[in-house]
Amino acid sequence: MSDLPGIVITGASGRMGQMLIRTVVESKGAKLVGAVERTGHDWIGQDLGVAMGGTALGVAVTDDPLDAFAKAQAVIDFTTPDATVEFAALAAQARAVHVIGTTGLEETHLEKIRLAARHAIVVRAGNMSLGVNLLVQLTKKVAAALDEDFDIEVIEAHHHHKVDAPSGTALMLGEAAAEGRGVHLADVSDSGRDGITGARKRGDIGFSAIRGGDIVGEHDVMFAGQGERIVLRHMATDRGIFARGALKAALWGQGHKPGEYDMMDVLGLS
Ligand SMILES: NC(=O)C1=CN([C@@H]2O[C@H](COP(=O)(O)OP(=O)(O)OC[C@H]3O[C@@H](n4cnc5c(N)ncnc54)[C@H](OP(=O)(O)O)[C@@H]3O)[C@@H](O)[C@H]2O)C=CC1
Ligand SMILES: O=C(O)C1=N[C@H](C(=O)O)C[C@H](O)C1
Repeated sequence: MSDLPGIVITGASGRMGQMLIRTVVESKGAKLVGAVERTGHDWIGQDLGVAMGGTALGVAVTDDPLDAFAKAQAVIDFTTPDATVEFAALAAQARAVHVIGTTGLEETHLEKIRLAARHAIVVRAGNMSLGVNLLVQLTKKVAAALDEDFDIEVIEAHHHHKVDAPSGTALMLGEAAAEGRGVHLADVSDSGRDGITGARKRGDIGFSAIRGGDIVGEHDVMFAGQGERIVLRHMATDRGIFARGALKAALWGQGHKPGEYDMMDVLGLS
């Protein structure tokens, strides 16, 4: 038991944080050794299990990430872009695998994560589920098979708490479609339609975001042609799929060389 890889969960009180804690605690292949929340959070200093409304887990919630990471083999991080950048530097210092599920990362954040990955194993994906990573591959194949007579639209739906759009998954799907077509997403992305937009530009890849209720995460990739449409769809109904993927990534990362990896590497889909 004590030889199992030790995992720290950041953003412990969050929707994904709590799901990750349950997943690690129930796992036979890893042990929970730390839980991090931001300074000032009312869980700090409490036993994690008690804070979650259950029985004690013997792990106190801390706001000292470096101290927690130093005792761990992996850090699983589904928080915010700024927090993730801070954790990337600290995980690299502690030589712990950093699994990043956080979305909404901009180029400035990605640059700092790249720097950390010179010294540490970083596994990052906008979606850690097997189903979505398969959908990414399918999207690339279908986009490569069809020409610009088929308009590509990525439509995503999420719960009303979500703060970023398009979702990380939608961007993965858009990148896959662009790659399949042999173009750069940045050159063809259309994500802000409102008002008199003019007609759709041939070759664009469009994004639409729905926010409502408790939708876990739904993604369609539509290829709309004349007289026919192909729609590839993934529907998440349980956050456990992301948590299980993240734990798999944390275990996969043990023993790999420093660098940036994604779920395609972990799942052997690349
Ligand atoms: N890649 C994937 O498969 C998936 C990715 N996600 C992504 O994961 C992220 C989190 O989602 P979700 O769990 O729904 O969001 P939540 O807002 O529920 O959770 C985020 C948690 O991070 C905490 N946090 C923020 N800043 C810090 C900090 N500096 N130190 C420690 N903790 C901090 C927040 O605390 P507080 O609320 O007190 O600020 C909160 O508890 C999002 O970017 C989301 O898109 C989600 C699902 C799947
Ligand atoms: O915020 C969420 O909830 C989710 N975020 C990820 C994303 O941005 O794609 C993954 C999943 O769809 C849930």
